[in-house]
Amino acid sequence: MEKLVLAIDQGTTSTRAMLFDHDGQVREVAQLEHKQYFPKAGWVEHDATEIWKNTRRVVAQVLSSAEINRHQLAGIGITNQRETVVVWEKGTGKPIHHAIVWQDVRTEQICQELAKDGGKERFQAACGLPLATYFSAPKIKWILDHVEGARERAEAGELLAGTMDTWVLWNLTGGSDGGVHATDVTNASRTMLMDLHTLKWRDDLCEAFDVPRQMLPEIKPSVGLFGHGRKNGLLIDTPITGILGDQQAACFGQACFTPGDVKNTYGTGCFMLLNTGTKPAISENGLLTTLAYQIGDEAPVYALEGSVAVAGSLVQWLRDNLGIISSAAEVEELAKSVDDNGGVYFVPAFSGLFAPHWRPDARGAIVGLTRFNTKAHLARAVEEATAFQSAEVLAAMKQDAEVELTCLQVDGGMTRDNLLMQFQADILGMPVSVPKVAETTALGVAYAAGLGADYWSSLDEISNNWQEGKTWQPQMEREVAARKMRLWAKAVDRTLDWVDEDVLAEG
Ligand SMILES: Nc1ncnc2c1ncn2[C@@H]1O[C@H](COP(=O)(O)OP(=O)(O)O)[C@@H](O)[C@H]1O
Ligand SMILES: O=P(O)(O)OC[C@H](O)CO
Repeated sequence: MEKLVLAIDQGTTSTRAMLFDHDGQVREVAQLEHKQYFPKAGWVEHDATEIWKNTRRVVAQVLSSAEINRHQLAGIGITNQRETVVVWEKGTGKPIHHAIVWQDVRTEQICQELAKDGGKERFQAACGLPLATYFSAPKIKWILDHVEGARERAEAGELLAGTMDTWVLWNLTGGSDGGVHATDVTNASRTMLMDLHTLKWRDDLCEAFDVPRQMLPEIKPSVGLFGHGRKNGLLIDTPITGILGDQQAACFGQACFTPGDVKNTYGTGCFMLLNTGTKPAISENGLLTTLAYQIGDEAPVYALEGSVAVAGSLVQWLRDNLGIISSAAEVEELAKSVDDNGGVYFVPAFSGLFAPHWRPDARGAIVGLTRFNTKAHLARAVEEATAFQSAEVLAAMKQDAEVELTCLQVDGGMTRDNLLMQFQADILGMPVSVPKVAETTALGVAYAAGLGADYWSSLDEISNNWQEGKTWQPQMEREVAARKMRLWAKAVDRTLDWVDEDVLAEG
């Protein structure tokens, strides 16, 4: 009987279940979107209960479409949108608040208060991250501060907290009937609460963020046994043997196992990771230090990361908020209808600016407009924004570390966009290459789970599965690319210092 690996990919906009075979080929996919809640400007929430329901449905759907049952699963991997947090009742499994999503900026004041004593780099040596609304700890603090009685209940051990991997794992393994409350090192490294070196929760960080230690999950290596499917569930007794945050999973799926390997994923946001080996490197250029993976009790592998908050979500914004296009794929057609951006630059600082700037006071701006411009120029500026932001991150990476790249490995939903990928190659002056299986996030965690279940025996075996798909060669003259980057930098400058007391007073 042929065995397969099941990957559950709990992303920002949807939850997917995918089955992979031993060659790393996709056998079946099922996907469901969940609702995005925007209760106030800058706030983004998900209903964790809806997400768990969707998870169950996509798993059932994928097994039924493939006509297999749990006995054919070698193992299960979970990958997830990172940083997003949910706090729930241990006894009932009910969340006490909507999950607060990584893009949400409501914790700006919490971060500013904490930064008064030592600046936003205050905790960076301990946890690898600057103080920013992006990460989980300020979000947990916000929930405990704002939901009545929550802090007392958390201290009494009645509430559990977790990122989405933890939420899915706990439910998958039994929920209030003894679900496993655990996470992996990559997800824990996004909370601001884990020590970068010991890979344990730090009491001083928990105290700084007022997060009771007892509500946090156990931190485990990314590859290894986390638990088994719940009794009375579809996946009864099936081992969950791998967990990775989604960007780390993409890195694993791209077989970035050697120090110096880099990948860039173009999804809702854009995330570039550089494998830096078994020692954490601290950035001086606005990059995050994060865990890339840990296999069993082997030494952990670290990465430097450049996180860009808004990439594909800007395309969605054109579609949903402006109605200029009716599907994401249409952005390319519209952008192609003009030769260039007509002088328009669009800096999508919707959640402030992440890497390499880390400017929460920035807000989005479209600059360079004249009466000549049309919606096609806007579409082009939307496409180009993602490429410019990725180029800034790569430049920061090159300043921080010896990166000898001859080609950028890419993946994610936006890599379907030829115009964007060509422009990316042009701006970087470097080929850009997508693998044959572009679903590297799900594939990566399938590999992790498969390693944990002895389905694959080594990283070499996984690397051998990697196959090049399509490559875009740079065509733009270098001085043209440099000029465009200078104009982009000028546009970024225009977005800074926007959020002040007046803006806050307007709500
Ligand atoms: N053909 C396309 N051209 C441009 N953007 C696209 C295209 N298809 C999808 N996208 C964008 O890519 C994102 C989805 O990519 P995906 O990797 O599935 O993201 P995530 O895992 O973050 O949900 C969406 O934000 C969408 O707007
Ligand atoms: O779900 P994605 O693909 O948008 O990824 C979100 C990131 O993990 C946020 O850090």
